[in-house]
Amino acid sequence: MYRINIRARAKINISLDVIGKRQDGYHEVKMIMQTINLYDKINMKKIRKDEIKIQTNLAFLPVDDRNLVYKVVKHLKEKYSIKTGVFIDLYKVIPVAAGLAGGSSDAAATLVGMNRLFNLRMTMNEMMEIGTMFGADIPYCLLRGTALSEGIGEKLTPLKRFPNAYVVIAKPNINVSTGYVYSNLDLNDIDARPDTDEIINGINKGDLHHICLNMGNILETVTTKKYPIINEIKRCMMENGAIGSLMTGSGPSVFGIFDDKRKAYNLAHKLKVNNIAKFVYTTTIFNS
Ligand SMILES: C[C@@](CO)(OP(=O)(O)O)[C@H](O)COP(=O)(O)OP(=O)(O)OC[C@H]1O[C@@H](n2ccc(N)nc2=O)[C@H](O)[C@@H]1O
Ligand SMILES: Nc1ncnc2c1ncn2[C@@H]1O[C@H](COP(=O)(O)OP(=O)(O)O)[C@@H](O)[C@H]1O
Repeated sequence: MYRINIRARAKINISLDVIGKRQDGYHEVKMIMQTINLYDKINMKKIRKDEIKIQTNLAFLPVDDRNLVYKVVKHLKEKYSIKTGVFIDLYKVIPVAAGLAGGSSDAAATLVGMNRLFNLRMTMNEMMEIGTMFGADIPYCLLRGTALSEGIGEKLTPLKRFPNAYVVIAKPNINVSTGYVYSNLDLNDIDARPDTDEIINGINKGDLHHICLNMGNILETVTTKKYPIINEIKRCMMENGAIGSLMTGSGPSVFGIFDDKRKAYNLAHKLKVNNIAKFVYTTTIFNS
C-alpha cells in the first residue's frame, strides 16, 4: 500500500509586531518567521473504508473534526469528491498550543500529503488559500524557511536564508491560547516594537548578532505580565550564552539563539535539571 511520510516542522517568530485590528477581530501583523528542525511525523495512506481515521501518540489530542489534520482531509475529500478513506498516523513532538505552530504545520503537511496521495495537482497558491481557511499560520507552514509574514499571516515574502544557529526551545508548564493573547493585546500600551527592517538587514548580511539585537515580540506585553516565568527563562538563556532570546508567537514557549553548540546544550540541561521548563529541546535552523 502506497504510504506518504512527511515532517511537519515547527516555526519560531524572530519578530512579531501588530499593526492594527481588522473589523472581523483578526489582527494585521508584521512578523519574521523561521522554520526549525523540530517536527511532528505524519504518515498517510489510503484505506478501503470511506472514513478519516487519525491515530496519535498524544492521548489528549482530539482525533475528530477538532483536529486540523481531520479538517483538511475532510475539506479535500468533499472538494474533490474522494470516496476513498484516509488513515493518518500523527506522531506529535512539537508541544501543543506553544506558539510553535504545531497544528498549523500538521495541517500544511496534510495538504501536501493529500495532494500527493490523490494526485490532486493543487498549486502552492491553491494550497495556501485553502490553508488560510483553517489557520492564519498555515500558508507560512507550507512555504517554510525564512519569510516576512503580513496581513493576518497570509501575505508572505520569502527572505534570504537565516544564518546557521543552534536554537533552544523551552516551554514552561503553563497554557495560553492564541485567541486569549490577541484579545488582551492593548496597542496603546506598547513601548518597544521590533525593528523588522533592521532584522531583514541582519538576515541579508548573515549577521546573527545584528538580527538578535533587533528581535522583539509585542505579544510578550500580554503574557509576561501574567506569567513572569517567561522573562525568567529569557534571562536564564541570556546569562548562559544566548545571543538573543524571545517568546515565540503567542507563547508560552521561549527560544534562545546560540552560535555555540556546547553552550546551547549546557543551557538546555540547566533548564531541565532546575525544572524551569517542562519541555526543553535543542535544535537547529531549517532552511528549505
Ligand atoms: C501568534 C501567531 C504568530 O505566528 O502564532 P501562534 O502563537 O499561534 O503559533 C499567529 O499569528 C497565530 O496564527 P494561528 O495560530 O494560525 O491563528 P488562528 O488559528 O487563525 O487564530 C486563532 C485566534 O487568534 C486570533 N488571531 C490570529 C491571527 C491573527 N493575525 N490575528 C488574530 O487576532 C484570532 O482571535 C483567532 O481566533
Ligand atoms: N494536529 C494538531 N496538533 C496540535 N494542535 C492541534 C491540532 N489540531 C488542532 N489542534 C488544536 O489547535 C490549538 C493550537 O495548537 P498549536 O498549533 O499546537 O499551537 P499554536 O497555535 O500556539 O502554535 C490547540 O488548542 C489544539 O487543540
